[in-house]
Amino acid sequence: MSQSSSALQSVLLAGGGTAGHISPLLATADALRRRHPDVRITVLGSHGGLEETLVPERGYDLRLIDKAAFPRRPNAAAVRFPQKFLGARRDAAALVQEVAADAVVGFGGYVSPPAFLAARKLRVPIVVHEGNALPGLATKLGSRFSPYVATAFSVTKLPHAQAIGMPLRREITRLDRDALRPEAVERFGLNPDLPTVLVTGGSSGAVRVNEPVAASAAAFRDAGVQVLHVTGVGKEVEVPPGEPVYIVLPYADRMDLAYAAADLVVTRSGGNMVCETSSVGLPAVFVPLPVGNGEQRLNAADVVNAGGALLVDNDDFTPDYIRSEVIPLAADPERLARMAEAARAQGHGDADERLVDLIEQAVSDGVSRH
Ligand SMILES: CC(=O)N[C@H]1[C@@H](OP(=O)(O)OP(=O)(O)OC[C@H]2O[C@@H](n3ccc(=O)[nH]c3=O)[C@H](O)[C@@H]2O)O[C@H](CO)[C@@H](O)[C@@H]1O
Repeated sequence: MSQSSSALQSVLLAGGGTAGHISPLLATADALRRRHPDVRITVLGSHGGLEETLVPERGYDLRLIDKAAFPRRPNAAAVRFPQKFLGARRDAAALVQEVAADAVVGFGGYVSPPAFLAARKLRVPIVVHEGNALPGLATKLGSRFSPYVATAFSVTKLPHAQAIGMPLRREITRLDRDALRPEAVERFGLNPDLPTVLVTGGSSGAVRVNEPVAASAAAFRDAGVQVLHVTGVGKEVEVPPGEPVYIVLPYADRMDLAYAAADLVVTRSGGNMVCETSSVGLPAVFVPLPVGNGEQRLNAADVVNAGGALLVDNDDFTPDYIRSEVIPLAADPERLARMAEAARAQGHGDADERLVDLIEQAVSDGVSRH
């Protein structure tokens, strides 16, 4: 089967999990919709993931299948896995046929392996995007079936990988921080004349990041630095009132405004946080999540090596570190400006468009290239 890109009529996007896992999928859906206004876009997710709310909110059709998590140790769930996985593959194949998908694009997570296997069986072109420096099982599988493999980071080792960056939402890639700053300062109740540190643990927050920052409130105030602390829902911190302000928010619906207000970001190094701070040209202090396969440390490696960010281990992220490294940096506009420039040079604002290019190429080549 060979089609031209103008014949793109239906695309199935597979992925899900946290907000960070769904974000590149939604940015890709938006870019597909801009270029092909009539294309049918269907998102395949699994029950219990944040896709259940985030995908319909953005106006895309969502289909859910049961999670079939690959067993990492022999237990009762491992015994049930083959049956669950076969069921997921059958459901994914039925959906690929129902929507007559021209391509299946997988972003990782539980739903991508059944979607990749269904597409392979039905001879539908597969496109893979890996948003972490170390690839997960799903994208490793997908890259065995397809030459159309894109990654957010240049260090990622997958067959056929092309580093295109992370598809980011347009509010981020088109963000003019200077223009939006007055609105951001007013919205969060900040002082327009003081440096601002934005603190976030990623989409779910991180207690281990929150606690030492909250414990350093007095040191921030003494240095004339204000803090916009996005803690994660249910992870709010108590900070006594005082000047300069220390704003505590459970969640930022408008990260574009939060970035516009900030001069420095302290955050976990999830794939999106790294790519977003680079894209908007903000220096960062990354505190990688020390679990999983260590991907968060590697996610930050390029921008840290380029001089756009600092990296500190979870165990070393203490009030002492904040007093000796973070606060002096936040109060040093020249150093922040140099780091901001180095960070911006690492950003890829067009990854959404480049992934759509790759989807078009896969559809136009057909499965004969697989
Ligand atoms: C614990 C966990 O599983 N972490 C993973 C998860 O992180 P997580 O879901 O935290 O995702 P990221 O750190 O990559 O990105 C966070 C996303 O949430 C947005 N945001 C954040 C806070 C807020 O208040 N409002 C808001 O909108 C940010 O703009 C960004 O788009 O997915 C990442 C991308 O695959 C992985 O690298 C992380 O290892």
